[in-house]
This record gives sequence, C-alpha cells and structure tokens, in this order.
Amino acid sequence: MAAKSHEEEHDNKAFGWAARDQSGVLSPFQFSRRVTGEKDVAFKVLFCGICHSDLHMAKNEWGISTYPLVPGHEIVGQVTEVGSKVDKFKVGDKVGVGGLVGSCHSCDSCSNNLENYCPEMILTYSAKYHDGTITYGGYSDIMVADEHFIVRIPENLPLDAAAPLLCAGITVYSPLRFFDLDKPGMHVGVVGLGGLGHVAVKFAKAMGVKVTVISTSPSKKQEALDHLGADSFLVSRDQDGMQAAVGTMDGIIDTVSATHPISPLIGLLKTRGKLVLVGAPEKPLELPVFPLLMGGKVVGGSGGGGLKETQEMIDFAARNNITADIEVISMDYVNTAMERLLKGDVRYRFVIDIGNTLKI
Ligand SMILES: NC(=O)c1ccc[n+]([C@@H]2O[C@H](COP(=O)([O-])OP(=O)(O)OC[C@H]3O[C@@H](n4cnc5c(N)ncnc54)[C@H](O)[C@@H]3O)[C@@H](O)[C@H]2O)c1
Ligand SMILES: [Zn+2]
Repeated sequence: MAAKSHEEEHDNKAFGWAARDQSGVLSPFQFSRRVTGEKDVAFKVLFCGICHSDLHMAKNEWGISTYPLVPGHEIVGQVTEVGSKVDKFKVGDKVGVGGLVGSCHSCDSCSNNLENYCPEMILTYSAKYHDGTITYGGYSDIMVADEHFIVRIPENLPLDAAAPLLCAGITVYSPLRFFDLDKPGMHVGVVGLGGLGHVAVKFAKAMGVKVTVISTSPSKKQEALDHLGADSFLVSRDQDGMQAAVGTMDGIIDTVSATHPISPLIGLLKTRGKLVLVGAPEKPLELPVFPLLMGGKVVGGSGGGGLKETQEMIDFAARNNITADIEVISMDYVNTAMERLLKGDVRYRFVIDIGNTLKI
C-alpha cells in the first residue's frame, strides 16, 4: 500500500510553512495532524519563535533533517481541545511546546525528569513519532501533543515574548542550575549575545550572578550593560581586555552558533571553572588539552531541558519578569528573517505572529 500523503495521513487538516530542501527556503505547506488522543492537548498556535536551530535544521546542517520540514519549537497558543484523560489542562489555557514531543518514559533519563536526554526522545519536528509519522513544528496553525510535553504559560507573561523561553530560556537556565553557576556572587561569562545569550544574561542576573558578556560586536556593549543588565562587556578580539579578565570567571555559557576558538574562553576561567557549550556549530571545535589541565577546568555541554525543569524555568521567569526581547514578524517575512538571523541582525529573537498572519 502506498504511504499516505502529508495531507491525508491524519484526520485534522493543518497548514504551515515548510522547507523542501537544503536551500532552507520556506514556503506554504498543507499537511495534517492527528486527532486529539485521550492524553493529548490540541491548541491554536498564536506565536512561534525562530531559534537558530530552525535555521541549522531547515538547511540540514546537522545531517538529520527530513523534508518537507516545518520548523518551530518555541510554540505558544491557546488550548482548543483536550483528550478524555487529560487532567492538567482545559480549553482556553495558555500553553506552549518546546523542543520535545515524546520520550520513552522508562529509561534512567526519563525517570530523572531528563526527557531531553532520553535515547528515544522525539523532537518537535523532523522526527518520527510513536505512530511512525513525521513530526511538524510550530510554523503552523494548529498543534497537538501529549500533555506531558505541554508547558503552562503563566498569566503575567506576554505570549509573544514568552515563546522563546521554551527553547532559548530552558537551554540556558538548565546549565546555570546543573553546573552550579547559579549562586549569588558568582561570576559567569555569556558568549554570543543572540537569542540564547540575551536570556542567559537575564536569568543569571536574576539568580544574583555577576555577568560578563563576551561578544564579537562592540556595538552591543551599551545595550548589554544598560538594557540587559550585564555587569561588564568584553570584545573577544580586544586582547588587552581579554587578558585583564583571565582567571576571573566561575563559569561560561557559550551560545555561539558557528565554530570558534575556545582556548581564549578557557583562559578566562578560574581554577576548576566550567565552560558549558550550548551553541551547536555544524563542525567540531578544537579542544586544547593543556589549558584544561592547567587549572583543573571542565568543558561540558547541555541540550534543552526536561519538562519539569522547563515549567520551573518559566515560573521563575514569570516571578522575575523575564521575557525575550523580540521582533514580531509576519509569516511571509520568515525567509528574510532567516537571512537576517544568519547575519546576527536581530535584537534578539524573531517571533512569528502566527495567529494573525498565517493565511492559507
Ligand atoms: N543546546 C541546545 O539545546 C540548543 C538549544 C537551542 C539552540 N542551540 C544552538 O545554540 C546556538 C545559538 O542559538 P541562538 O538561537 O541563540 O542563535 P543566534 O543566532 O540568535 O545567536 C548566536 C550568537 O552567536 C554569535 N556568533 C555567530 N557566529 C559567531 C562566531 N564565529 N564567533 C562569535 N560569535 C558568533 C552571533 O553574533 C549571535 O550573537 C545555535 O547553534 C543553536 O542551534 C542549542
Ligand atoms: Zn531552539
């Protein structure tokens, strides 16, 4: 039997924008989503952030993309239907979905609320769901997901500026907590002042940490200090400034999306300091060993976060009035937005107004 088309494999009609090949260019796409199952929550998508991962995936830079590919994993909206066994959500609730829509629920990682590290975790798009069909992300009109993967958006957060917390937010919050870089008085560096980096500054400041932004763009200095609340700003090419900061940081969150040298960053760490990589360049970074040995330093990584921690992060954001700084765009601007994102020309996250601008 021939496989059913994207439009017919499920009963609910859906519409979004998809990349068709490695050009990454997005265009309108009709597909379908499953009928709301007994543990599912269905919602109308209102806003969706554009993460740099969407760009890497649309262009298949990590070699795992399946086309047609509907990106989007910073998805927020309002619940339209819940399954008969859903008890945490009701119609009208404001909710979101981040990077994950499934996991095995029985491995060590899942048992420890780390669904993000489950070997069978299912990404929100371009992955195979339990029923064998391909998942599609939030650049689309409707969404359906198991209630376990649904996050409640606190009432006081604006939906558009809260959307990026579902990926950018949890991606930086989780390592600050796990690597013990969340203690008041500590000194943390944030490398790359983009979508992830700017919310890293906000979370770290709310935790009482002293923050230094390390960036290639001197033009971002004033805003980082005055507006985002960073304590200091280092231009990575400024050798004198970098030299003066050697050995001063307890940890560094590196959000850079392209390959870059990490030895200067390791140099900034105190003895036993930690460099945590969250940016995901397509090519490997060079790992210099001696700078690590000299000072017992640690290089680690972190990917997203589990669902319990994601809810904790967004509740923390609500208590501390943390949202992303966004540029809201219409759906048909998405390809231009992707080009600008590649050039670092956004302060600091594009969010698509799906509810008002996605038209068949
Ligand atoms: N670990 C995870 O779970 C996770 C989650 C989300 C995103 N990511 C990855 O994190 C990276 C950043 O994502 P984002 O959405 O914040 O992207 P972004 O484009 O908004 O920010 C990236 C920042 O890196 C800077 N940059 C780019 N190339 C650089 C270079 N060669 N040297 C120094 N700085 C450079 C840019 O100017 C920008 O400020 C991407 O690779 C993305 O795929 C990882
Ligand atoms: Zn992301």
